[in-house]
Amino acid sequence: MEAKKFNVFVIGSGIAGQTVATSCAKAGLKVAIADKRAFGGTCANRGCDPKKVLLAATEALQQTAQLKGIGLEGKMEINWKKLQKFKRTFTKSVPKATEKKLLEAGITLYHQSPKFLDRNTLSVEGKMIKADHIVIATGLEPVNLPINGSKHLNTSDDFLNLKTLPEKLVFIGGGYVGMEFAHIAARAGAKVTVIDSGDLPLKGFDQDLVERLVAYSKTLGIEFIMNAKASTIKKLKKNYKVYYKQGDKKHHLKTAMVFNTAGRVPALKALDLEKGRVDFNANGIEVNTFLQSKSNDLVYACGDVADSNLPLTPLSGREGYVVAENIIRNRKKRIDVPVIPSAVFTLPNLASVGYSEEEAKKRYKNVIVKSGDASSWFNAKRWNAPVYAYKILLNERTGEIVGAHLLGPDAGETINTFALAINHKMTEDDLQGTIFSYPSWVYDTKSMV
Ligand SMILES: Cc1cc2nc3c(=O)[nH]c(=O)nc-3n(C[C@H](O)[C@H](O)[C@H](O)COP(=O)(O)OP(=O)(O)OC[C@H]3O[C@@H](n4cnc5c(N)ncnc54)[C@H](O)[C@@H]3O)c2cc1C
Ligand SMILES: NC(=O)c1ccc[n+]([C@@H]2O[C@H](COP(=O)([O-])OP(=O)(O)OC[C@H]3O[C@@H](n4cnc5c(N)ncnc54)[C@H](O)[C@@H]3O)[C@@H](O)[C@H]2O)c1
Repeated sequence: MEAKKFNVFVIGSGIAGQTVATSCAKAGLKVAIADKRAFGGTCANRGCDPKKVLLAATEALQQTAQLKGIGLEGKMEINWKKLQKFKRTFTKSVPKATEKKLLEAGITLYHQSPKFLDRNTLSVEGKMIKADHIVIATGLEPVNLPINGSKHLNTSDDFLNLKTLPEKLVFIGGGYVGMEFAHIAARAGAKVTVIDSGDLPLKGFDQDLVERLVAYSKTLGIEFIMNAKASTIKKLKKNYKVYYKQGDKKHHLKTAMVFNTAGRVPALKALDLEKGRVDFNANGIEVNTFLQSKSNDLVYACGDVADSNLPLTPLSGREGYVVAENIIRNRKKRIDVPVIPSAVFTLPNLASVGYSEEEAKKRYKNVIVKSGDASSWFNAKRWNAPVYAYKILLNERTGEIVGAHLLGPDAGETINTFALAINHKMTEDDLQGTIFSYPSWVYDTKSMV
């Protein structure tokens, strides 16, 4: 069989893959892209964007509840069916619109998982393909939870597409996905349980703030079963029984649905990477600072599937751009990542940028920790917001802000001010010297430092 030839073959049509494909096509290269699912990737189809649409209704509900009796009257509730219909107005058009954009850029599309045959040869849709460069941008997929009855587990995709919200749900794993969904489901009226193997959920975040978030989440009716691992899921007539182990003790609970939110792993299984001599580890494809495979220099990897950075949308886009630059301009651009803000969109948001307290204390001789409860500050009071707290870390020698951790309304927005401050090595004085609009959440950053 004669091979079809491309300059660049991209696997995966999320933000990373699309960025590489369109940039290379614009530069005049012959490009193809393959996806085994609907085009457009996780964020737009079944991740950040649909989640935030569902979240908007719960945000409005939360604010209404906070002001009830002090200026607002009446009852508001979530109509899950209508909310899902609204969400679909965002997601439905994504695959077609993505394909149209790629086709208009002159890119050839494939709708199957390719497999490596050798270092730069793939097979897809029964064709053999040779490419000067192959780019792997396949993202992450839910981890396989090796428990009895795992076939009864649902994924984040299933949650985001629930036609009706069951009365009771269990999330196995209290990370980003488990916690965000727990908050959405609890506010929409479900009884939620989070089972997690750690002492606290949201491991990477400031644990003092996580403790406050957990305490508040309990007031929403969310139950936390910590230091526990699910072992078996049994189907009953209508419901499911989830058996879990906490220490030496076995327990069980009854629920209508169980979700696997125990983490996501690189989507690599289908690619036959060994034949392509592409090395990988548990965090993804092993890449150098050019995002080139360490073991096969014809291959690049970017986005969540590369072992380079945190799996977040803005980074995936940045990495796609770097890979395109390296293909177009022959390996000139190293990945250079500024500090990365990240937010858990629970209500209140938990957001973080820069060093944790522990990391800062390891890195600098003297660290000033400014932390406190801000629920009595004007902004929180005017919304009657129940939780507002912060922890800001400063390098005492230079006065530079080196870490910021926020828990409160709109913390996912406010954290960006700290990202800017840390990236530009701003000090406490620099922040105090900046004029921000008043009254605003960002104005509060002055009081925090
Ligand atoms: C529920 C949820 C909520 C999230 N919320 C946020 C958020 O609020 N903010 C944020 O920054 N990030 C969030 N993320 C993470 C974000 O979605 C990812 O970081 C981002 O989508 C990664 O982009 P990517 O292009 O690397 O991969 P993806 O968007 O995952 O795209 C990879 C593509 O590759 C395809 N693919 C996989 N295997 C193959 C194969 N063998 N052959 C062909 N195609 C294949 C997939 O179908 C997919 O379309 C969320 C993730 C989830 C699951
Ligand atoms: N707002 C956002 O930016 C956002 C939202 C969703 C996802 N994401 C991205 O997606 C990635 C994956 O998120 P995630 O929530 O799926 O994973 P995660 O790694 O954040 O959390 C997984 C949780 O599951 C627990 N766990 C693991 N195995 C378990 C077991 N056997 N039993 C019980 N608990 C177990 C862990 O202790 C952890 O708390 C994140 O790292 C993030 O980068 C980002």
